[in-house]
Amino acid sequence: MNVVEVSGVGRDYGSGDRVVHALTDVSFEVAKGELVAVRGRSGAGKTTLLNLIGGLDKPDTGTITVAGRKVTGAGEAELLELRRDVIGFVFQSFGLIPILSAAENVSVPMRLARRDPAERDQRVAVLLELVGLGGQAAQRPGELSGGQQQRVAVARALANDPDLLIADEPTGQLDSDTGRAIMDLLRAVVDARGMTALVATHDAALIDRADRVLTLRDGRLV
Ligand SMILES: Nc1ncnc2c1ncn2[C@@H]1O[C@H](COP(=O)(O)OP(=O)(O)OP(=O)(O)O)[C@@H](O)[C@H]1O
Repeated sequence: MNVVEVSGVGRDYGSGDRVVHALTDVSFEVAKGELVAVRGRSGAGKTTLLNLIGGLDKPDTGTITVAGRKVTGAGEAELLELRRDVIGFVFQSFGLIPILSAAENVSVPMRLARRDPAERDQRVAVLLELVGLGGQAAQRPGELSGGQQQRVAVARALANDPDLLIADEPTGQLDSDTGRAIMDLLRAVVDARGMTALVATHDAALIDRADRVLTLRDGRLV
């Protein structure tokens, strides 16, 4: 079963002589349980591609489905639900809420999904344990290292048990050892839970741990 299907996707920014073809005729599939790296130079279109798949942006051409749901053509309410329940996001800059504890950050997607509070708290504890932060539940992002913050972000991305994990340069702000540990975590999550992941990166260690590598050059798959 394919968790991601991308067919003939194109995305331009700007118009006229200023047009930038960020993506041109991109097609590929990702099977359930695969960890796929998306590689390419700065400006090759990695972020654009992940944003389109995650329903954060709309393509000019082509179709995208995630876990059998059409992302292209989906309305705002459907996209909200997709981003909340079907896809988990991890960003380079962590994106945690500074005034919330690690546990509260992880609980946010479950609150949005109106999960039962007792079940939610139990799941937060399980997830923090999973990412190796069982002892840091009460700490705020500012009291955690970069690697620990990214672990919180991974736990948050897993909160609603998504079908697809999308990570855009998840190790970009981390030193190489810490980055490797985060990648090992992503690999373990994919292996243990049959999760599917799409990870944009320039990081060789990350690419080594992928099942497959897609390379973008000037907005095209090569
Ligand atoms: N909002 C925007 N408006 C105009 N051009 C944009 C916009 N976002 C991206 N671009 C252009 O689209 C192209 C692809 O950008 P994108 O951010 O997807 O690349 P990337 O591979 O993720 O790069 P990086 O590794 O630096 O994050 C680049 O030429 C970029 O300048």
